[in-house]
Amino acid sequence: MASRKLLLLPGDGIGPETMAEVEKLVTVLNETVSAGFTTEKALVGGSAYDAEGAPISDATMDLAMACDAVLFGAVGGPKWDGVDYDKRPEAGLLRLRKDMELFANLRPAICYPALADASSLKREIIEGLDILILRELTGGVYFGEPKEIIDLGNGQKRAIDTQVYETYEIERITRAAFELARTRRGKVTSMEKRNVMKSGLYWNEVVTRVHREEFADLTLEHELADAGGMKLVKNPKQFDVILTDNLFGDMLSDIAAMLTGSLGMLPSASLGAPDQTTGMRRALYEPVHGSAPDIAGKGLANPLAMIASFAMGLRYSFEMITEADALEAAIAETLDAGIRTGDIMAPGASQVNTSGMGDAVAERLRAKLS
Ligand SMILES: NC(=O)c1ccc[n+]([C@@H]2O[C@H](COP(=O)([O-])OP(=O)(O)OC[C@H]3O[C@@H](n4cnc5c(N)ncnc54)[C@H](O)[C@@H]3O)[C@@H](O)[C@H]2O)c1
Ligand SMILES: CC(C)[C@H](C(=O)O)[C@@H](O)C(=O)O
Ligand SMILES: [Mg+2]
Repeated sequence: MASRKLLLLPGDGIGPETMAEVEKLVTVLNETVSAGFTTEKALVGGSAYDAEGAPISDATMDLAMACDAVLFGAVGGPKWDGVDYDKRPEAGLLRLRKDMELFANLRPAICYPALADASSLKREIIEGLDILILRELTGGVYFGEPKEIIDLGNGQKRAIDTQVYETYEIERITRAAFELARTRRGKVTSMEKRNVMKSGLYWNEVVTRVHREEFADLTLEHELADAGGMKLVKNPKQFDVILTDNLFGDMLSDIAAMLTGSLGMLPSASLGAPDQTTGMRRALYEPVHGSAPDIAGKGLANPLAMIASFAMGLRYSFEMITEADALEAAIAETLDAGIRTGDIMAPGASQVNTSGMGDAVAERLRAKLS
């Protein structure tokens, strides 16, 4: 039997609630197809800060480096608003991304047929939507130095963040975008702000060159990121793969979430480069949404983004394609059956809590794999 090591980092707020639903699916996979998953759990974010004094401990980082895939819930919340900047919950997630070198963040936005009326946009705009935002995740303004607030001594301060991209960082994310586009509809739209940012100008230059030299059979388009955001809402189906930097990717993916009906629906995969000898790549799977402090502890969280993130893990880390397809079909069938959490509730549907949604998916997955 295969042995597959998962590190579960539930985190804060609704993170533990949504992770509990994934644990049910791990059990289903072990029982039906002898998947051989073993799980270990550790703290991250505010809960790690409270118990261990840091948003992620070195010991947890070691576990993350040693496992086959990390499943991450969410971190943050008002409880930790006052903690030192370096120890804020979000710093735990950023350390995982940086130290594991997870430069490619895949954020697919799919409109399930049953949810075509859950979006704030008209049905015809989002029906059949299937786009992929590829966000560069280990560079840009998130990590550039200097990053500081300087006291100018005259009652004024200067706050600085630095947007930095080097050639290799743009080249590798561009290659990832075209490789993904090749398995889809063959089009990449790169979004930056070349009209005001040197990094945007250089991003555009490198993407154009990599396309010309290595992927000339595929289509490349460029958009300024602000206009791209507008087009994402106006006519999202014109896109296939959207290639963008760390900050624009963060914003564009939250916008894309509303095309699918709810932030509670958007999964993501964060991938590193394949190891030269084993071919395995470091990977972390997490929903796009945060810890949702406003609904935490009430059983109101939609676990489907976390569950769909696990499905991406089956696909990208474990090559369990049949099982990934089955899990995604189980999600679609659950929605088709009118089972909804509050965020995607519709007239005539039946509302369930977080656990009820997880049970409904687990039951359908078990039926498919048994
Ligand atoms: N990956 C992460 O851990 C991550 C991502 C984004 C934000 N955050 C952190 O989360 C905290 C809260 O941030 P925020 O409020 O801006 O964003 P959020 O994503 O937590 O919530 C935004 C809104 O969407 C709703 N929502 C989010 N996920 C949902 C789900 N699964 N089901 C139903 N409704 C859901 C929330 O109730 C809220 O109204 C902050 O500390 C932020 O830094 C963490
Ligand atoms: C929590 C935060 C650090 C994170 C980000 O800004 O990348 C989140 O918003 C995301 O989209 O994953
Ligand atoms: Mg975000």
